[in-house]
This record gives sequence, C-alpha cells and structure tokens, in this order.
Amino acid sequence: MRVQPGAIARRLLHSGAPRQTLWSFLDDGGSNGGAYQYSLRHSQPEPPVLASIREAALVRDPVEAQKMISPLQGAFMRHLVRSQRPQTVLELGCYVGYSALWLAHGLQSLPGLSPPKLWTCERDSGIANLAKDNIKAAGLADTVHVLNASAKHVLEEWDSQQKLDLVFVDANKSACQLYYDLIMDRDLLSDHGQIIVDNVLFHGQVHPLIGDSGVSSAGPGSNIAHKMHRFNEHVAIDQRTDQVLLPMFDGLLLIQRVK
Ligand SMILES: C[S@@+](CC[C@H](N)C(=O)[O-])C[C@H]1O[C@@H](n2cnc3c(N)ncnc32)[C@H](O)[C@@H]1O
Repeated sequence: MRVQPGAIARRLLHSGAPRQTLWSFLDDGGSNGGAYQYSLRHSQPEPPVLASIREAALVRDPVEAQKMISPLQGAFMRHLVRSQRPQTVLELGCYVGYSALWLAHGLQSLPGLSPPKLWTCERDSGIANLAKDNIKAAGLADTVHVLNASAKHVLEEWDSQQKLDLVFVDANKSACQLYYDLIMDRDLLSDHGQIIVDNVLFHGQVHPLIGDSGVSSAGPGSNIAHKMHRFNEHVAIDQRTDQVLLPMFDGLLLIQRVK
C-alpha cells in the first residue's frame, strides 16, 4: 500500500500517541525499531528551552511543526558546528527558530575572541516574530538574527565580502538549486565553507526515481522529488564542490567548497 508522505505522522499526532513515537517515525521511517530512541538517549540532550519551544510549536500547529528538524538531527547539527567552528552562519528557512537554536547552542560553546553570528531568514512575518520571541526566550538574541525576508532576496543581497562558513538550506524545497547556484555563483562561501541541505531524499520519494540502469524515470513521485533529484545530480557534477549525501533523517546533503 502506498502511504502519502506525512500521513502516518499526522495520524500519530491526532491519535494521541506519545510525541516520541512521532519523532521516531520521522527519523527512521518506523523500520528501525527503537534505534532512534536509543540514539537520542545516547546523544547530547535537547536543552530544556528547545524542548519547550518544540512542544509549543507542536501544540500550536501539529502539521506545520513537522517542518522542524528532530531533536536527534538538532544534536547532529550542533555537533557539526562544534567540529567545524564556523564564524558566520546563514540558515534559509527559520520557522519558529528550533534548528537555528540548535546551531546557536553549538556556536555558543566554541571558545574564541569574536563571537560567531548566525542569520536565519523566514518569509512569513508572523512566524518570523514568533522565532524572534523564542530566540529571546532562549537568551540567544545576541547570536541569532532573524531576517523577515525571502531566502532568494537574502542571498541576492548578501555582501559577498562577508563570507559564509556554513549555510543550512531548509526553506522551500523546490528552490534548493536556485539557492545553491546563488551561493556558488556569487562566491559567498569561505574557502572551506559548507552548505548543508535538508530533505534531499524527500520522504523517500527521490531515490525510487532512478531505475536499476541509473537512468532517471519520469514515473511517480512528487514534483518536489523530481526537482530534488535534479538538484542532487547538479551538485554531484559541479567541480567547485565535493559532497556526501547521507541517507539519514530525510536525507542530508553535506557540500563543501573546494578551492
Ligand atoms: C522546513 S521549515 C524550516 C524549519 C526549521 N529550519 C527548523 O528545522 O526548525 C521551512 C520554513 O521556511 C519558510 N519559507 C518557505 N519558503 C521560504 C522562502 N522562499 N524564503 C524564506 N523562508 C521560506 C517557511 O515559511 C517555513 O517556516
């Protein structure tokens, strides 16, 4: 039986199942037994203020809240930030600030003379204001700056002298290639800067587009899945970057600029 993306998660949300069940489903497709829970329990714990922001988002709008990264992905992003030590970070797609706050927790824990900065953009003004409130409540307003603007506008207007060490792409999924091209063509990345793109396997709909021959089919799959596949191919042949696509969470593409 073909299940619509998000359908099980939505049913879980409305069934009164424990939230952990939902996150577990989202992170391992339900096929991994308790691996997600086990991994979560043995990873950096979610800071209480982030847990309450996530819970409030779930209560406010259970379906939209599925847009947020999971606590385990948050711990992973924090870990990446701690090992990579970026000074200037840009997030495309803020929602209520949950992933930005995980990144900011990583940044905050880094020793250094100049405090790192994170900009995050959100095109919906009501949501952007909610994110600002959440970031203030988390005590991270000096580190995280919310721009109420479209991702395209932010990338077109970004001062190319202010190089980006890390860009997390998590806005509208159909425009990943546009954002990647703007970043690369405008030369916005620092020498070893990274781009991380979320949802590149888009609910498991992207990889079935490729047959055994390795040739992409026009068969079933959402429009977004087709666009995501074209984007993954586009990055794979771009000589300016190298990349690894991790089949974890909803597919995470780590792209690094090569000089
Ligand atoms: C996947 S959610 C972001 C989730 C967030 N990164 C997290 O994990 O907590 C995508 C967000 O991007 C916003 N968005 C969609 N298209 C956008 C655009 N073109 N420019 C800026 N924000 C956009 C949506 O309103 C939504 O809040």
